[in-house]
Amino acid sequence: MADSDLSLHLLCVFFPIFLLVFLKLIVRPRPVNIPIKSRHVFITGGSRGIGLALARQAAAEGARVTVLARNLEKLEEAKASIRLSTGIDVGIVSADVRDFDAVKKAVESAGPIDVLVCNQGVYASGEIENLEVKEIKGMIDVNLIGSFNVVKAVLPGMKNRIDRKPVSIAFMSSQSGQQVGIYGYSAYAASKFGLRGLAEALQQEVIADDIHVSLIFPPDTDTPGLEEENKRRPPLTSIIAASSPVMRLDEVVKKALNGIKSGSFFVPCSFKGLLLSIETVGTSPQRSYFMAIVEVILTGALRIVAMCLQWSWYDSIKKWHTKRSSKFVA
Ligand SMILES: NC(=O)C1=CN([C@@H]2O[C@H](COP(=O)(O)OP(=O)(O)OC[C@H]3O[C@@H](n4cnc5c(N)ncnc54)[C@H](OP(=O)(O)O)[C@@H]3O)[C@@H](O)[C@H]2O)C=CC1
Ligand SMILES: CCCCCCCCCCCCCCCC(=O)[C@@H](N)CO
Repeated sequence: MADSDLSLHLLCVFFPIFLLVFLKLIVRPRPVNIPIKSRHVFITGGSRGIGLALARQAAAEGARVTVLARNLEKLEEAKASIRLSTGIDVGIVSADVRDFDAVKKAVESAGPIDVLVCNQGVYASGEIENLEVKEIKGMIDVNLIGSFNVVKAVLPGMKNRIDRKPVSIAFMSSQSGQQVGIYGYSAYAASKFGLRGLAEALQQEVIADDIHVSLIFPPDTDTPGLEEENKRRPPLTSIIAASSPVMRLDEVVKKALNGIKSGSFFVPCSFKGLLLSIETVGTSPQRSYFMAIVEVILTGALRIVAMCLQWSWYDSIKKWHTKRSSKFVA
């Protein structure tokens, strides 16, 4: 065999091994497992939808659960429904996440927290000119500033916790928060993009306290909130969002809770969500060296897939406007 062939063969054999060993050495933070059995799981927005389903599943897995929302009656109903399905009593606290003092009081009344899920969220889709300023402000205030309020209220207790087991802070983002700008989701995506910046900075600030951060990215999920949103959603938003099929609530909850327990920073909920997570990974933390290899190898090719998606989305927009005979420049 010629020398050049031999060196090519050696490269093909040893490069992947070198890459695997190198990535195993450099992935940070290190992998971690977050136990939830007999630990306190605090879920905001837990009176319905994803939050309620998450609370039910965590309770069924032996966690002590507290749910926070504004409407006390809905919270009581949520408590009753969890007791009916699991026989377990969860704690309920009423507060508006936009009110830091109310959140602080609610967190103090709930006691030390081991797993925080900032799940609350409001969303109104529509072209910017059709969104009210108060709706835009509301999404930023509830989804982003509200999460800052909850984290600020919970963090001191987490840092001074007695049992030094690993704890978690998770944010319920969205696929539209994964650097995917979508027609009609300008304000909503801005609020969810903000969660990524918060989560990445927070992870560096709290890793020394064995606190681990997760960002959960569901696609459209079958909840009362989605039902409400669909009543006014622009058709183009539905066309583009349909690139990632609607998921069942229980599937999203299973992926979300497993992601939190495994300390994953990105928690995609579907295969397309996994592809999106790889394509948009940027400089986000990756604890799994296997996923790090996948990211290194696939990101380039997935960029082509993303550009094909963009092509199809702009083609849909063009067709939509052409049908309405307005001028269109792509
Ligand atoms: N459903 C979907 O298609 C998707 C949802 N998501 C995200 O998942 C999360 C949950 O969504 P979903 O279950 O559909 O939402 P729902 O509208 O079904 O429930 C929202 C929950 O948040 C609470 N909430 C709303 N505003 C506030 C506030 N200001 N302070 C405290 N609690 C509040 C609500 O209770 P109350 O009104 O009583 O306060 C309720 O418990 C959101 O962050 C959403 O962005 C992400 C991707 C897809
Ligand atoms: C490179 C590979 C890409 C793979 C496909 C990516 C498709 C992206 C579609 C984004 C869908 C956004 C749904 C938002 C759901 C939501 O948050 C609302 N229901 C409000 O809660």
